[in-house]
Amino acid sequence: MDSTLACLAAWMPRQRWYAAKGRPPSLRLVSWWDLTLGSGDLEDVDAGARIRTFLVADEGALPAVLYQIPVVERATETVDADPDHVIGSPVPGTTFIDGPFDPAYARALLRLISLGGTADGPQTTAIGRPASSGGVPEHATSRVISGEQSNTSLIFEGDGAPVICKVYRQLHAGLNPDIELQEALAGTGSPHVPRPVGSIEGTWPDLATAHGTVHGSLACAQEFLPGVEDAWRVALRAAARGDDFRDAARALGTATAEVHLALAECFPTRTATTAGREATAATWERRFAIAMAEVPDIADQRDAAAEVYRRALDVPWPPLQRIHGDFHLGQVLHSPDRGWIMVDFEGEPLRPMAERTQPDLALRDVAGMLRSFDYVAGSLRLDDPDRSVDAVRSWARDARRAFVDGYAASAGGLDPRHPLLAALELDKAVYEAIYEARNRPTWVAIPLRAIARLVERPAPVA
Ligand SMILES: Nc1ncnc2c1ncn2[C@@H]1O[C@H](COP(=O)(O)OP(=O)(O)O)[C@@H](O)[C@H]1O
Ligand SMILES: O=P(O)(O)O[C@H]1O[C@H](CO)[C@@H](O[C@H]2O[C@H](CO)[C@@H](O)[C@H](O)[C@H]2O)[C@H](O)[C@H]1O
Repeated sequence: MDSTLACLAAWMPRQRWYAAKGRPPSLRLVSWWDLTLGSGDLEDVDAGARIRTFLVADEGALPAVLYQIPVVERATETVDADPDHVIGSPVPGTTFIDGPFDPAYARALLRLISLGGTADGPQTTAIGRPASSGGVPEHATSRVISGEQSNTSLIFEGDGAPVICKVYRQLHAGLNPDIELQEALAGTGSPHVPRPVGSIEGTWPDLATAHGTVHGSLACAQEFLPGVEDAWRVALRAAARGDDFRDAARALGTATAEVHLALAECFPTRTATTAGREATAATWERRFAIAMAEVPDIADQRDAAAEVYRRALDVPWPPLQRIHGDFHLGQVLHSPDRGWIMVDFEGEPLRPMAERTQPDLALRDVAGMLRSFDYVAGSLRLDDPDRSVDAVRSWARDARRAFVDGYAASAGGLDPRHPLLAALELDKAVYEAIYEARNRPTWVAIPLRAIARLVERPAPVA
């Protein structure tokens, strides 16, 4: 194998965003492009650095997964990077650094987003698209956000309002719903999303399409809300102390309903047809089958789960619309001035993008957040097995009920006993079992306990 690909293939499996945990990638180089710095941005350390973004397909996955890997290549003796951010040395004397951790890449990225322009490679173009509401800090320094992310986000701080730029690691054809939905919501004046700053789109080779190329999103930037915490941390702290979270959960339910109503205005809605309902039920069954293969313990619940899914098909379904798609407490920020603000409208990373961009059930988001309150209780129990189970369970029950109340009051008439909500909550727990088994095996007990409970007692706020 080419030494560049060998170097990337050895490094990728250690990255949080790498999808095929436990299996090394089987890489094909799809394309690349180089970013440049303007003379004003050029610093001494950048002389001789090459800022190249590789597009590589992992053909060991079915279907193949396309990854975006920005790399800064430097002469080894000049490298001053943290060893954790060094990819390797494809040829003696040259070192690859994980681009987002290198200031040269960070500066070039911000430049492309804020000033526009293009960067070219073989059959490939990356185009910067500044938003009309844009504006980036001057003399900015960057840092990479730490934590369990599917993508890699850089924060730019300097003179002016800070910006967060998310570099998509897995690429897909089409406008990323993260950009599409947040820009549309911002356009309605919604207070529940950050101000968009710009994005990068690209065209790259794709042998499977008639054109031979596809177009899609590479990165997006938005206002960074400094000093805010995500709702996961806020809720975790409240639950650990036993603080009443009902008002906060109710306000989150209201904000969620407002976002759903705005999305239903901005994008087409669709009636759920019989064929569509059956196709959705088939995805539930398929997900359960995958989960059984990866977490064999859940096989005992198969028949009871099928019954929960069947009941959901016996009742009318609301119209389908665009939704958040992977709604949990970690996707919501708490701003003391602006209330609940939602990010990451990309949908579930384990779901094919073609499904994620279709109109869907708004109740899927409600189910996701209900699961997240249960996760708060579950993670506190994992951290401290001596903690009172009753106390954390009752905290989660109150938060779930208040969230649903807040949602129903604004979205109109949600019945929390709707069998569809029960099926969607069970399906989300099954998704989580797969997700945890692949990414955080010590957490798998949380969704497993939920699955056992939800097939016995599928009542979201009982
Ligand atoms: N505009 C923002 N302001 C402040 N923090 C943000 C902003 N956007 C994202 N974050 C933080 O970054 C985390 C990861 O962002 P997210 O969009 O969920 O990335 P990923 O797709 O990698 O999961 C969020 O949970 C949040 O804590
Ligand atoms: O990376 P994403 O934010 O797109 O989402 C993925 O990772 C999440 C974990 O960080 C995962 O969420 C699960 O764990 C959360 C606590 O860390 C919990 O609040 C969620 O309810 C639970 O689903 C999410 O499912 C996954 O898609």
